Amino acid sequence: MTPAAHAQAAIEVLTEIEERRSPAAKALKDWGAAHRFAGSGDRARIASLTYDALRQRASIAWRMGSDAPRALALGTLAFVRGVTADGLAASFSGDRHAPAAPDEAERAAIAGCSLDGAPAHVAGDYPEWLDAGLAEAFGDDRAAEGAALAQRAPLDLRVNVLKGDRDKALAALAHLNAEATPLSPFGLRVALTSDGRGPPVQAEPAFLKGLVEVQDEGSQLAALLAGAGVGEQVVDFCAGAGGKTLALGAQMDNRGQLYAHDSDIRRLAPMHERAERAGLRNLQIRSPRGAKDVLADLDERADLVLVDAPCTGTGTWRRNPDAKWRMRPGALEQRMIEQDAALDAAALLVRPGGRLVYVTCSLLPHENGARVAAFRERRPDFAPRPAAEAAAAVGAPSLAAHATEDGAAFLFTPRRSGTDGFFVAILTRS
Ligand SMILES: C[S@@+](CC[C@H](N)C(=O)[O-])C[C@H]1O[C@@H](n2cnc3c(N)ncnc32)[C@H](O)[C@@H]1O
Repeated sequence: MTPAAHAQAAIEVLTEIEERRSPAAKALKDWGAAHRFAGSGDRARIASLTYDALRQRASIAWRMGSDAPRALALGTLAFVRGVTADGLAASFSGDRHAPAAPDEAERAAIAGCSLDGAPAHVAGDYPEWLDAGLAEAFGDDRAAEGAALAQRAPLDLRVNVLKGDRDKALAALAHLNAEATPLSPFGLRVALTSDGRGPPVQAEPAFLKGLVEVQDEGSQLAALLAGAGVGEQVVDFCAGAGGKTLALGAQMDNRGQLYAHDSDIRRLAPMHERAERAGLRNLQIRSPRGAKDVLADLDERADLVLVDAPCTGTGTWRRNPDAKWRMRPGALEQRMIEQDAALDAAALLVRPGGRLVYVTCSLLPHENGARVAAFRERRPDFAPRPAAEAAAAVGAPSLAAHATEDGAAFLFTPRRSGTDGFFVAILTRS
């Protein structure tokens, strides 16, 4: 397929997303099933163009004066990929699968290309109903924070120190131009292709042998700040597929006991194979078993309990731009209820003097500081550990630069730290 045919396909996929409210992944899959001639490389390019359009949907629509799928696709090529109107006209001619060349109005919009006067939710590419929450978090910087969340995400890896150090991993992945990430001592960043696709790292020997795992640098920092100690009793209460569990296990050097739990057994399933590959030997996976309390024996026994809470995922919009336009206020309210429930249940496991670490990948104060404050009303025996102290305790004092204004937690964002958005609060039980 030609680039013009990719553009036409992206217009068709965006039409499906806009008109039928199909999730982007489903619309792309359906398009592929209906166009069997498209190879995997073509489908990847169409997906990349579609996701680029969704990331900056509001600002592209503003600049183009239209949110029609064709305007979004042309605007993406112009504003995200830097193709000129003449370039588009040349590319779109002579291919029967190509969109029509840009007309006069489209050419003018591409040449004008200004966001002057755009409201924050347009310049920052987020839903208008979230403006108040993001204003509370970032004030006048909310458009800039939103714009950083509307860029492509890098491909980050975590070096598994149970299998080797960062230099060994850098050497193993030199052909991918891997570089050390700036904040995580275990992080590597792999270059993307010009249209935003990453190399197939999961096929690399370094990955297959467990030397590296795919994990955003922000997620690595959240696990690092949890500060799992060698020989400790550690519970990953909302472990999911184990992204942070594996990082905690590496910190513990396979000594002490690590328990992974999640209320959804399906989410835990991939962890068995991932832990095996990582060489993790001190892990017990405590899967839910109906009404039975599978963590009852750990009541008040854990040195550290990590609650990587279910959340709206606003901090991961770079990777999942479809989610930001599909999110509804009811979902935020539901997540807040779940966050309170997870914190209350997890707190029962913390021994006196132990730590409860609350993490979300959201930037909304309702899911972050407000949940910690509400929890402390119910459990006054938990107090926040100052961020500067927590950063120093894990040997990363410079992370104190990412403390929240009150110094009681951390907030990472694509604009401030170049990572996905993460909130981390460390609470100590008296
Ligand atoms: C953000 S995800 C976890 C991601 C995972 N820790 C990682 O790093 O890959 C949140 C998880 O919390 C789980 N969850 C929600 N409520 C829970 C509860 N009350 N108890 C335990 N797990 C819960 C969800 O099933 C979901 O897998």
